[in-house]
Amino acid sequence: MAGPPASLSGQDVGSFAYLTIKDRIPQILTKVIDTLHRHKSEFFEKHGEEGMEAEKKAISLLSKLRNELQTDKPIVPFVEKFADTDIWNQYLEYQQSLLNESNGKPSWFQSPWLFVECYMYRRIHEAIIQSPPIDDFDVFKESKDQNFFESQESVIALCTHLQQLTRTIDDLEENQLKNEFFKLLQISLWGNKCDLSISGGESSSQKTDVLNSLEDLKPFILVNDLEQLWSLLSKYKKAGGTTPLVRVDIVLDNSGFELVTDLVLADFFLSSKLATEIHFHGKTIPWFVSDTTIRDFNWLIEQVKSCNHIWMSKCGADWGKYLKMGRWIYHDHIFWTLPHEYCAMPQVAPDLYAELQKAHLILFKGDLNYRKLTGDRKWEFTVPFHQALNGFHPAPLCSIRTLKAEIQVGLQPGQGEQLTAAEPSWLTGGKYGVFQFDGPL
Ligand SMILES: O=P(O)(O)OC[C@H]1O[C@](O)(CO)[C@@H](O)[C@@H]1O
Ligand SMILES: [Mn+2]
Repeated sequence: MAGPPASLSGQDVGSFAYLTIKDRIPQILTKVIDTLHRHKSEFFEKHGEEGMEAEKKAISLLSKLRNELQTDKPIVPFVEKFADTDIWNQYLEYQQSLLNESNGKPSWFQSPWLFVECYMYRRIHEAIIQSPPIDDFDVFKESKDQNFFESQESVIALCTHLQQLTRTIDDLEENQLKNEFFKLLQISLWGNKCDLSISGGESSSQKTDVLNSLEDLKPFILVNDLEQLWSLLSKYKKAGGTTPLVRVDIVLDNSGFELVTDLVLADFFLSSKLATEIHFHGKTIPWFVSDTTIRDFNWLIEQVKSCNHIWMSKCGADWGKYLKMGRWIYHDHIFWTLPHEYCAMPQVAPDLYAELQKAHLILFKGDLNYRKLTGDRKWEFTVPFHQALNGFHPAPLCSIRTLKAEIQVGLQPGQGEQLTAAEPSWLTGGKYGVFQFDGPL
């Protein structure tokens, strides 16, 4: 049998991968440098001269990185010792070995896009950890927080909806409950439009009322496996306690508004008794601009809790309690910020794979997770999702993703071609979305 297809790459001039490496990534790097500049006086107040020196050092490392990228230099190994340095450098050697026949060196435009894009964020982190005492500065924190504040009205609407729903949840008929479940899943899907890396780090908050737009957005869901999710979870609920622990894992994506939609969904899982335990998975380092770290997760819950709005603060208080009681559990693992596709998880991170195997359902949020699930490869649009997962089946899983990269599988024959003819940017504009399920029911 033929192996999986080639990786998306900057080699394909004019592709989204190419344009990302050429334009979007340097733009993000420039923004990071600017952010450090703007915090100069803060570093001085906190650390004196040493803080100023550290800022200079980080900026010079980042400027060097931008130059390497823009002149398509070879990818160089990491030097600073960190938890994942050896794995990263081994992966770099592996990429080198793939090129050995042609005697080339992996470079920015010649290597797989997934690899170089992850590498760029890891190099930003290296520049920061090499610059103590500002080595725990999150260069993206400001924009993540801004995204949350700018979405305030939508957050209030969502929290109010959730609180009204949970007050009467036990009286709902099965069909009504299913309807509400589907609504919150769709909100979590469209919440994924708001990532900050696709917009080159520019603000991309939620300003419209998603709750009232769900019907209008339905035609843009290209694969809709929501029924499978319902069958799977309602089966446990109907069995009435024969499966006393029902665990749902959410592999988080972006902080800000998207994280609120995920927490609202996670709250609903518990209140509806469709699940008894929610496990969140976040990033250990700042990643793809807007991804959630433990600091973002705690910060956001604290913000929701201390807000001057009765239903919003009630949500925050409930979420704090879930965490205290262990009904919500937050995990992070270095694997999520490695460049590997997920089918490599059993070898690279067997502990994480074993953890995911305990779930009854795993939700993977966002575009980058989709790229890693499918290996970021040039699959035909009609290839089944199961096949593109390439052996990654820890538990029943579902990708909840708006399309922001030139990859999509599991479509009907002709569907992709029709979309291409009607709307050339359908794969990358974040306008379309999928709920794509894999696993036994
Ligand atoms: O936050 P998400 O949905 O994973 O998206 C991150 C985005 O960054 C990109 O890699 C572009 O830089 C897109 O391919 C991807 O959609
Ligand atoms: Mn993201």
